[in-house]
Amino acid sequence: MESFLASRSVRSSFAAAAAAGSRGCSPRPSRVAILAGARARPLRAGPKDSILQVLAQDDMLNATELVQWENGKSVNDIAASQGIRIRRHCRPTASLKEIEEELGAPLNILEKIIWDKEIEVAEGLAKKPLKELIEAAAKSPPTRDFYGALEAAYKRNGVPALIAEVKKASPSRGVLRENFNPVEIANAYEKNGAACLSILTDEKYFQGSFENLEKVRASGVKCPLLCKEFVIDKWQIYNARSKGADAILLIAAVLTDLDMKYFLRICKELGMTALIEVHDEKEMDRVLKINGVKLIGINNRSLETFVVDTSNTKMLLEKHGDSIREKGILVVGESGLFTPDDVAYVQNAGVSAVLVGESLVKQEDPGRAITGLFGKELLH
Ligand SMILES: O=C(O)c1ccccc1NCC(=O)[C@H](O)[C@H](O)COP(=O)(O)O
Repeated sequence: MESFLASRSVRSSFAAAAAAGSRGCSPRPSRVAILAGARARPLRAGPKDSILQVLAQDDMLNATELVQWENGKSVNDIAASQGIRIRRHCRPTASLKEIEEELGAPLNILEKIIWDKEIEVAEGLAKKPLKELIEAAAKSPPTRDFYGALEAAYKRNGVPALIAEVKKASPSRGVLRENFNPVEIANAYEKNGAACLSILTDEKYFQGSFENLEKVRASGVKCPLLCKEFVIDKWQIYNARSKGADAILLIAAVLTDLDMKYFLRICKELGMTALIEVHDEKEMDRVLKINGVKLIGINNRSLETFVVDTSNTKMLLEKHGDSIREKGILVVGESGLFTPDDVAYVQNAGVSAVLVGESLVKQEDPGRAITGLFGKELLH
């Protein structure tokens, strides 16, 4: 896997420094090896350069993280020390039986999704090396401004800007729409005032696909597109960009601080917006400490239990609203929004945008459902 904390390239470059793993994934190479490697190369880093250069250049590699590496902590140890409950198996070629012998059964649906994703990404990487995707991403048409589209729509309509989700199914609700045509739905959303679109690309749990993302992009839709994925690896970000995504979801419940910093940096290089999703206070605290975060999504749904509670947005914004406003971060209220009252509730709590799937996609006419959701027509 190529996420920073599980990076094969980092491990192989400093193989001599890597010791045996503790829980799950291998520990880091030693600080001496990292710094030696980082300093051996020129400082101006491009997308193809090592993250060590990028981090060294930006001085983002902090002392605590280095000490953790030095002490030989595994990816799961580091994640757990940041309050992350989702574990990685880091064994993409092992059978589920072998993985479960080591770690037990996945603790919840999110962990199960991530364990499958580790295997899926390794297979993807074997079929399409990172280098190819970096080149494909570089050749893609320029990104559209996801953040700017949300900001403008909020100003224009006086209600939260809509990120309308093209969602066929979900683990919590099963199939939402039998007769599912992603391009028709995307066009209907755009015509009815959606500022941006979210395209689910996970196949196994959401019946989405990258083909859907590509088709929507090629259909003439102008809205910026969010690739709604479970990102654990930079390969996925380049893949999303090469297929036309303008923005990508990063889930704080899954990613360590260093991975979020690393992925944010890659998004910046690619001109993409990162929507960083949090669900609880601990995650919000972590994300607010990261420089360069512009867009935070507060998910009202626990991805571990499926419980949806819109008061989650209110609670988190009551505690963190001041600091969010000071930093100029735009907040997206996600999940469980069905009525104009729901939208008004999260707007009063302080969100400037909403991410909505089920309540639109389940309607006969998903485009017209937008007017029902907001209680008025949205202007383009
Ligand atoms: O929707 C799920 O069941 C789900 C389960 C596990 C991980 C993620 C999940 N959903 C992703 C989302 O958060 C939603 O697709 C998005 O916020 C829209 O929610 P909704 O309007 O409630 O469909």
